[in-house]
Amino acid sequence: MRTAYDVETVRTAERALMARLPEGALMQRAAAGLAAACADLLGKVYGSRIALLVGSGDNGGDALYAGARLARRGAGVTALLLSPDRAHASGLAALRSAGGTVLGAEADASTGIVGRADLVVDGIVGIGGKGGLRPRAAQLATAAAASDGLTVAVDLPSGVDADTGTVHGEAVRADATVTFGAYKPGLLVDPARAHAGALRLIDIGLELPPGRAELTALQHDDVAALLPEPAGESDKYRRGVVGVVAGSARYPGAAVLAVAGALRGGAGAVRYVGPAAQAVLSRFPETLVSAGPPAGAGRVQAWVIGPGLGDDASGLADVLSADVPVLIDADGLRLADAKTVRARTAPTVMTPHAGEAAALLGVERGRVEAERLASVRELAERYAATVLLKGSTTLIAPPPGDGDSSPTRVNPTGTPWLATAGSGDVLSGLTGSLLAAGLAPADAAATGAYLHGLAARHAADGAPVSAQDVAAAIPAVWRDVRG
Ligand SMILES: NC(=O)C1=CN([C@@H]2O[C@H](COP(=O)(O)OP(=O)(O)OC[C@H]3O[C@@H](n4cnc5c(N)ncnc54)[C@H](OP(=O)(O)O)[C@@H]3O)[C@@H](O)[C@H]2O)[C@@H](O)CC1
Ligand SMILES: Nc1ncnc2c1ncn2[C@@H]1O[C@H](COP(=O)(O)OP(=O)(O)O)[C@@H](O)[C@H]1O
Ligand SMILES: [K+]
Repeated sequence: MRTAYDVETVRTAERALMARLPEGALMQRAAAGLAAACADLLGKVYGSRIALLVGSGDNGGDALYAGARLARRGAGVTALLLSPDRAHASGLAALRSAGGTVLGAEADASTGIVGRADLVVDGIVGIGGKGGLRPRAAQLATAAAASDGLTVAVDLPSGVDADTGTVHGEAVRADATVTFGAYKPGLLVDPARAHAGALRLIDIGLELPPGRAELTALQHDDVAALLPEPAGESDKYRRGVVGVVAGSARYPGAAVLAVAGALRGGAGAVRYVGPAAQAVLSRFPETLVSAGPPAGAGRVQAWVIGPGLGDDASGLADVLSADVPVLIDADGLRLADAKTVRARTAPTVMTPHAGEAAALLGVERGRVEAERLASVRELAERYAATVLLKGSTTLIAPPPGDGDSSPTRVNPTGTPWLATAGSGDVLSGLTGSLLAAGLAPADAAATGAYLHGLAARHAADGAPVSAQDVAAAIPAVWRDVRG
């Protein structure tokens, strides 16, 4: 499990550790890790040109000490100070005595040092940053973006919000971020995540209480432990039956794709209810189709409702009144009424993309994309449901009161190739199937997103994929995860 902590929790752990260590020890650990990461990226330190962008806080101090270490190994290191009179004094002294050069930030305009550097180290601000970068700092971020060299962010790319992943205006775009003690939510959530590049976590000895994690990301082992597995005494009903209410005369394909996902999600059988039975059966003869309303379809352990429904709300009341987990996607999100969803006793999972989430919240789509974490939590609270917000970062928020052990999850798999019509239908079927197989709502959503993202990577392998390809790749990645 990868965990991220908010700034307040990191600061508390930092204070506790600092009280037990000699002064400056933590910064030395951070700088040693940073210098080693820079050396790895450069390949050859001796003779390389390094520009340090140095703010007036400890983030700048880390950059200065790391710069001193690299200068001692033969790099040509120049520090550009944003506030020369407030820069970290002992860091500056260390850099100078290692042979580094120190200039004011304005010197970049005349010297072009940042543009010519092999490596730019962004020590402008870290977890002490507030709001958008100030103008001079923003100029350095722009210069770094135009540089031929690599950019490494110290702790966080300067200009991104550590706790929320929002980005106000100009922010550094790093090829890699070397972060200390713990991941911060902003490193895992877009739009900030896109600024961070490859992540490297340096252990500086901080002790962080697992129960205080702000965000978690399942890894292979965690997902492997959650995957349903039939036992000797299993039969198709004991494995769970998932019911799919999807498709319309206009969108029969959505039904086929949701069933395609459901058939690969571990349930023992898939029931289909809706007007696209012919299309579903001709592609998947193993589906149990039913002509009447959901209530007459026979028992299921979970329902999926919504993909391609259009305006047909006729099955919704049956599904929402069923005492089994329900996943609501696509058109179902628009048709379901918040009060009815809130009143449900069995779990509800909702899977909007940013546009659908924006419509539910009554805000612009851009706001959801800029504030994903706040948006998904707000929806989970409003609907008292587990909400999976899709997009470049997929987030899963549990309903309020779901226990402290259940922070928001961020999905670590996926690829932009997934942005293809119908791939969301596959995800809803897959996740519904995992619900029917008995996974808890947040586990089903996180496992569904994980397998779906991995299947897309596997199927794409650098080329376009269709939603069907994603569904077809699920068994292969399931095997991979099981190891
Ligand atoms: N946690 C840990 O365990 C460890 C933490 N360590 C390191 O300490 C870092 C935190 O250091 P920190 O607290 O000194 O704050 P930091 O990020 O340097 O920023 C403050 C400075 O930025 C400025 N500033 C603020 N906003 C700005 C803006 N928008 N645009 C421009 N400037 C802005 C602000 O200016 P002021 O408001 O004072 O005028 C102030 O000068 C942390 O990220 C990590 O690298 C490691 O060394 C060891 C272990
Ligand atoms: N930029 C992106 N990067 C990674 N994944 C994306 C991106 N955009 C969309 N996705 C993923 O693609 C899928 C699209 O689902 P959705 O928007 O519901 O499409 P549809 O309704 O056509 O099925 C979701 O799993 C979503 O997380
Ligand atoms: K930084």
